[in-house]
Amino acid sequence: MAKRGMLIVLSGPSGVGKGTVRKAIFDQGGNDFQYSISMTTRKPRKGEVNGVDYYFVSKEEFEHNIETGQMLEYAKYVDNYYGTPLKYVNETLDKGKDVFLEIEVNGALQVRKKSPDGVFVFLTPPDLMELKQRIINRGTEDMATINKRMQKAVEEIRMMQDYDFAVVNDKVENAVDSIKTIIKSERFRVARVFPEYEEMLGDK
Ligand SMILES: Nc1nc2c(ncn2[C@@H]2O[C@H](COP(=O)(O)OP(=O)(O)O)[C@@H](O)[C@H]2O)c(=O)[nH]1
Ligand SMILES: Nc1ncnc2c1ncn2[C@@H]1O[C@H](COP(=O)(O)OP(=O)(O)O)[C@@H](O)[C@H]1O
Repeated sequence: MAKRGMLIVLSGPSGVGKGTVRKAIFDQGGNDFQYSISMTTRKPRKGEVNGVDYYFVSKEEFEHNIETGQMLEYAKYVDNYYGTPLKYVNETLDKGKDVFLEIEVNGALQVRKKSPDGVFVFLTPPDLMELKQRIINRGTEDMATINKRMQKAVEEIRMMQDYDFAVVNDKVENAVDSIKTIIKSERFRVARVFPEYEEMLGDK
């Protein structure tokens, strides 16, 4: 049986560039990890596609998924539920493939408890003014929501120390390179991919 895959968890405040960096990593190709599409009760933004960006569901459907044990983790974030469907993650890890989650900090803590072997990366802005400017420039939220997200950002940045790695998203290419390097290195550490290591250490 293939070795179980590794979980890669990316968190960071709203507007820091998680989606942009994640898409750039996947667009470059050549990654042997898969993106886990989250479920949310948030309304789709212009251009977002159901089943690509998120599974957009009602509050009732989300709560049904929680009650029937179908979520790996979930959290409420500024008035909406967000969570990771368990089935896809388990099936992909069982095939020996790594899985990439882009989730907020409370969900990441739940995953950490269940899968301490995962690699936890926090994407941080160069500074808070730049963060606010990025959310404003994106133009997807009204000012009241932006302010709530900025408050959340302060709580989230406080939790950065619970992560294994912090990456500053100054330039997208730099953040992409750093995250890819971290994944490569962690995969090596966890899997000990040299055959002679396996022989020496046994299958533990
Ligand atoms: N716990 C958890 N958080 C998620 C999940 N999917 C997305 N999020 C987080 O929910 C927050 C809000 O996401 P979204 O409304 O798309 O805003 P954005 O991050 O500003 O693009 C972000 O911190 C996401 O990383 C998930 O499956 N579980
Ligand atoms: N390194 C960067 N420098 C400048 N702008 C960025 C950078 N990364 C992302 N952005 C922009 O900031 C906004 C928020 O990015 P997004 O990927 O939607 O963030 P998140 O998914 O973390 O909420 C978008 O308009 C995006 O184009």
